[in-house]
Amino acid sequence: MIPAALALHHLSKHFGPTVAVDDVSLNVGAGETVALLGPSGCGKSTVLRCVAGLERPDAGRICIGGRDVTTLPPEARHVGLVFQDYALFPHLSVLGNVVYGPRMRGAGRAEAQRRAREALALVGLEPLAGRRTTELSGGQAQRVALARAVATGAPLLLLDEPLSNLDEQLRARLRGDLRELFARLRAGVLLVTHDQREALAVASRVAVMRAGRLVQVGAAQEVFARPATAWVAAFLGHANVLPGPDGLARLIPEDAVRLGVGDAFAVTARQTTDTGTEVTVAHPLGPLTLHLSAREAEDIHAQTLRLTVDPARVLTLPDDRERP
Ligand SMILES: Nc1ncnc2c1ncn2[C@@H]1O[C@H](COP(=O)(O)OP(=O)(O)OP(=O)(O)O)[C@@H](O)[C@H]1O
Repeated sequence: MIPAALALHHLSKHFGPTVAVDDVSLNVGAGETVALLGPSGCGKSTVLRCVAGLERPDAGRICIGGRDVTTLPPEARHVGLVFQDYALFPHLSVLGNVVYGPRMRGAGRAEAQRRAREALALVGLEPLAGRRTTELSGGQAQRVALARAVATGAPLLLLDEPLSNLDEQLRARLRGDLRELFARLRAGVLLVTHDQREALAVASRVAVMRAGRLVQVGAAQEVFARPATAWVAAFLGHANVLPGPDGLARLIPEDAVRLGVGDAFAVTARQTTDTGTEVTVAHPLGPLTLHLSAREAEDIHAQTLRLTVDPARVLTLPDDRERP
């Protein structure tokens, strides 16, 4: 059996009174991409830094490619790292930057060159091999950093918010590129992000983290379709997570709402957005926020909108959100 690219067993880490990571266990399979997803300050980067060996955990074990690395220094762990700022060397060419990865791992000059060219081809940057990294666009620099990590041949790649310095258009494009690239790698990938769309677009599994703990781990689409709690649902961007009695909440996915049939409800708020119109409708389940296309918005008559909610699609979830 191929060992997991990464296995975390009961990892914990505190800084003074702050519990940054609290009993986290997680596996990343060889060839699998897992997104560690959570709001700012929940402990994602600390997990990554512990895996990279930049932080020493208080408790727990870290295995990379089946080898216990918990007490090893960073350079002995064999992970490929891509951080937010890419940390490329400005005085070296694109190729020089990528060659540096395998050279650091002890590869000979010729072997390092071969692996670097292979990695550059993989990210589609071979034509720019001779260019200086100061002459690259943000997206190109990001791909060089990835190629450098890939060229090390590490069984595990760690990416910390790899798209966060790029503009929204470029991010959207690169999400698709990253997914394709990762699918071609044998390495496992652990991707840290606070961006739900990035996690859903790039990763096959997501691990949702809140205040140091993993609160849900599962297939990306599954976690989105069936969040375990109201907090997870709201964090993943579901607009309608309505508080109910007995500490429960109702999640009404937008596609559970059918427009143009059923009773008419009062539209209490209406706002134009870049994709259409956002409305709030007074519904017996609670105020429903809906995103309407221009065409759908034409169905608003006398400030009312006809709609039905498919009861079979409504999920009842424990409401673990903080009360305002
Ligand atoms: N070196 C440190 N010293 C003290 N506290 C720290 C240190 N590093 C992190 N923390 C604290 O640990 C908690 C988790 O931080 P961490 O950077 O892991 O979160 P994160 O989820 O990666 O956040 P972000 O998305 O903003 O980068 C935070 O409360 C943070 O303030």
